[in-house]
Amino acid sequence: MNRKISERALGAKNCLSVRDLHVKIDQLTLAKGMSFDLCPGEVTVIIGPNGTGKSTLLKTLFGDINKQQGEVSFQGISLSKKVLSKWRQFFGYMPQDIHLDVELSVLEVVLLGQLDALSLRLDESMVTEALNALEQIGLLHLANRSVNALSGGQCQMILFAQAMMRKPSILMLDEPVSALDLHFQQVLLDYLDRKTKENGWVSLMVLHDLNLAAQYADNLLVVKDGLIVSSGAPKDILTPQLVKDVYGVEAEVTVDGQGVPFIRTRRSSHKKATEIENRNVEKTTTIKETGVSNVY
Ligand SMILES: Nc1ncnc2c1ncn2[C@@H]1O[C@H](COP(=O)(O)OP(=O)(O)OP(=O)(O)O)[C@@H](O)[C@H]1O
Repeated sequence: MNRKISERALGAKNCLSVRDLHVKIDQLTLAKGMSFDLCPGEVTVIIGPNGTGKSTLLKTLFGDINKQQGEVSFQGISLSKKVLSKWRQFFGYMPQDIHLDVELSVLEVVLLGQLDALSLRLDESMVTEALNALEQIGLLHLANRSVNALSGGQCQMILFAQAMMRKPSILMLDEPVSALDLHFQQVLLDYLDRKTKENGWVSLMVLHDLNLAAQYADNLLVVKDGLIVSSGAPKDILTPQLVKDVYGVEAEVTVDGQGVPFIRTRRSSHKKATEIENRNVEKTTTIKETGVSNVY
């Protein structure tokens, strides 16, 4: 585990703490002793290969999947000792790939983020708050539209607004920008970063785009084969070797003027072409050296 994270977390009682977490689904072991701390006011991004257990980790923290062993706690309160519905009140959680197939308007779906506080009479201030949230992410014009009629990216933004409405202590987003264009990726991630810092949220999200992760993460958790194989600030841990070890991909990493790493992968077709070229050079050399004309 990265020393900076563990040292900072030692004195921080208000963190989301995970110790020696083991998770198994059927015969598949998806966490083999994970330990980390996520602190208020910081955005942590989980990266790692497909099928490696990133979503499972989020579901376990939310209490959707039972851990086999280990301890999950927030502000010193243990998940194991808390009634699940109460535990979940800490969270705003946006799972991966939710399809909104309900006869509700956009405004109603955003208001559902406040389900715990809703009563039969709708509080005017809540409506104003929901409309403000939509305005801040540039989607106020959709407020009265049926969610059934939204595009995939619009749905993703609306569910993000819903998670915000919960005013969570812990915000968990599973691939929140997978359906978003460049503009809305920036809107969502800028908003998330700002609100995390303003409100002292513990924010945790899964991203596949390493450059977005490098730009927006205060800390990265790199997950592979059920283990946190690396963690820390992007500039400290995002190296060509890490990209190769985790994804099996050759990449160049440069750092911009603000210290943000930029990852550029090499096209595998280029790599293959180079390999073929090198092999041809070797063959030609062998032919020349041996005088054999049919060496392949
Ligand atoms: N309910 C389940 N029953 C059986 N296997 C499951 C279940 N949930 C997840 N898995 C398996 O656990 C593994 C990890 O899944 P998970 O969705 O956590 O991976 P991930 O890292 O989030 O993947 P991706 O990046 O592709 O979204 C996968 O092999 C998946 O098939």
